[in-house]
Amino acid sequence: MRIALYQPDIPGNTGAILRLAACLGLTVDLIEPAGFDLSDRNLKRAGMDYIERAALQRHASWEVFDEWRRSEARRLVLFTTRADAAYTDFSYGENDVLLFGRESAGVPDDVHERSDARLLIPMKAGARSLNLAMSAAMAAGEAVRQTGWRR
Ligand SMILES: C[S@@+](CC[C@H](N)C(=O)[O-])C[C@H]1O[C@@H](n2cnc3c(N)ncnc32)[C@H](O)[C@@H]1O
Repeated sequence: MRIALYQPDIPGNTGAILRLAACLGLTVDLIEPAGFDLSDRNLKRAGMDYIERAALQRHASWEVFDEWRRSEARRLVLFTTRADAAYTDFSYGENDVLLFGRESAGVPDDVHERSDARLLIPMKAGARSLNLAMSAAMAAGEAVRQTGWRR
């Protein structure tokens, strides 16, 4: 199970997700370009020493990432406010990559279409979206609950 971030903008969110992944035993795929450098102090502040413990794989572009995950036969599960299917109704697998869009714009249409599944974290009517790190925590929590906690 992996968490992929599509061109994230806000270093504090990526730091919090690296900490989450280190605690849950997940790998993070960072799809570049990101809107910050990995040495950013806000990323380090949010991720703390967990950043050194986190398994991080960087991909130079969406195309490079998508080719890699296809070569590994990994299912791509996109979290998006443009989906209808609730994330709690989905059956997760060990090989899945949970993909999250950038804070400012989500993912482009072609990434949306090339994903194997598109899932929504249901919200109250009128709410636009959750914070990226919050949505990653909710999604990873459900996926790990189904596939088993790693201790
Ligand atoms: C701040 S949101 C992006 C908002 C962006 N303006 C948009 O329209 O997609 C950042 C990412 O968090 C995830 N996300 C946030 N709320 C979500 C929800 N309710 N259901 C599924 N994913 C969500 C998605 O991956 C989204 O691309």
